[in-house]
Amino acid sequence: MRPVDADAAADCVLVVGLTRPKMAAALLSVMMLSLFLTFHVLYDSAVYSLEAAAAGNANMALLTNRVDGAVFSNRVHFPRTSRRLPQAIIVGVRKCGTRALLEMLALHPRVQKAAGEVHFFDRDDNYRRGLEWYRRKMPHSFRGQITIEKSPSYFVTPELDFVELPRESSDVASHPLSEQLVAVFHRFDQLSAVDHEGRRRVDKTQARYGYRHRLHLHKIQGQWVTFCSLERTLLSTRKGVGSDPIAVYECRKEKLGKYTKSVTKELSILNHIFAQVPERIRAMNASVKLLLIVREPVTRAISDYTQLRSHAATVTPQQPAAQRSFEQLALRTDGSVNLAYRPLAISLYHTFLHRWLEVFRRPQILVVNGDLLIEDPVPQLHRIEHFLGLEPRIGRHNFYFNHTKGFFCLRNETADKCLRESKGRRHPRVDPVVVTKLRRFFSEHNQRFYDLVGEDLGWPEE
Ligand SMILES: Nc1ncnc2c1ncn2[C@@H]1O[C@H](COP(=O)(O)OS(=O)(=O)O)[C@@H](OP(=O)(O)O)[C@H]1O
Repeated sequence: MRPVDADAAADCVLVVGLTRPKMAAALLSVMMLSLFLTFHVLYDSAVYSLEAAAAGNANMALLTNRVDGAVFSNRVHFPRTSRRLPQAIIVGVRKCGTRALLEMLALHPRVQKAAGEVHFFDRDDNYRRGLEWYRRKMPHSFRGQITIEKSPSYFVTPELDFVELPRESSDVASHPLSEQLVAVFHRFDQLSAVDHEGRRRVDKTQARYGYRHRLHLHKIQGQWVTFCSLERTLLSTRKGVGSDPIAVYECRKEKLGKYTKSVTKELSILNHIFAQVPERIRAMNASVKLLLIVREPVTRAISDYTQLRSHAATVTPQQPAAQRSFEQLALRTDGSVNLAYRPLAISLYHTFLHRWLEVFRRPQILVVNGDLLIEDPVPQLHRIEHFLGLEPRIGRHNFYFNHTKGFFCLRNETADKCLRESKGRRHPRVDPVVVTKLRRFFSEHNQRFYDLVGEDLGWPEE
């Protein structure tokens, strides 16, 4: 037998030298290590299956439960998720059910919604913060999920506020583009003065409609810019659209185009101003999917009025404006429709849709009927799921009718939820004669909207 040498003796000392507590500690460490490894493997595979399910695989029902934390609260987020720029945006229209639509879509396991309204593309101060700022406003999502946000003012920005002021062009404020705009109009005026064709037309118009060359100042996003009054005269007499802001703009474009071929640059400036929000969205993602939810325009205007009145009553309860009726605001004292009243101007959907169709292809925009979404959400949601390339997952099991609220509320495997009180307010009674008058007024505009979207939404004409 080989004698125990020094090294072997050392081994022996090592083994023998281990005290019981040391042995226990070593064993514990080994156990902890294996436990950690086991959990890690299990955890990884759980996350993997969650990801796979979120991307539309089987086992959705099981996973919906967990991911639905994010349906009703966006705070929980899993590893392997990240904040992504939206692939779909609800661009408007305000008071048409944009919140309901977003919440309903978020019932789908492959949809993640931004919590609030982000107003990235319509507010210059936000836009200047850059896409990274915008991305950080988005929820965490898995690869394969769709991120979606809603900011209803995207659809109508910039709004034209038709307040007329007398001639003082010195009042034109410091809008970054107002100088260019004024230059465009000046140029038009010069051109029409010298251009033979233009001159003749202006003269003819002047004779027929009593046109006087006069500048009006109009507000674009709170800044003053000039428009000449010719279009107004033309429009109110020929097309009967009064002070329809975009029609004025279109008419201006049309006239510029007719009178001279040398104004392409100026036209592109105008397009740039009016289509700025859609252009910014396209710059982020040219294949983004846009959802436009609309309601019967007079109902929408009354809903808008109800909201504004409710806000005004909270902020300035003493102000008489808070007590003015819808009828007083919607009609002028001579009985004509007051398009300067914002809730009515916003209901002229076609005037805004033009801008979007200049930038996006029609199939990229889905028009959702907000009245039908209130009545029966599921068929509308199936249409939207199809549009977004999602498998149909939202069904009748996700809704129940709340008789006290008078609206459908949402349900998933873990929670029930109705929209806040500010959604589904009781509207004031509006004189039916006024409703009829407004509906008649809107019918021509609705027709123009139907023509643009290629679908008749069947809104009442009186
Ligand atoms: N399920 C459900 N529950 C409650 N409310 C619902 C629902 N579906 C659609 N709506 C309608 O949504 C209208 C509010 O629209 P918005 O969310 O676009 O308003 S806002 O612009 O964001 O303020 C809101 O308008 P009002 O009824 O005038 O309050 C509702 O009619």
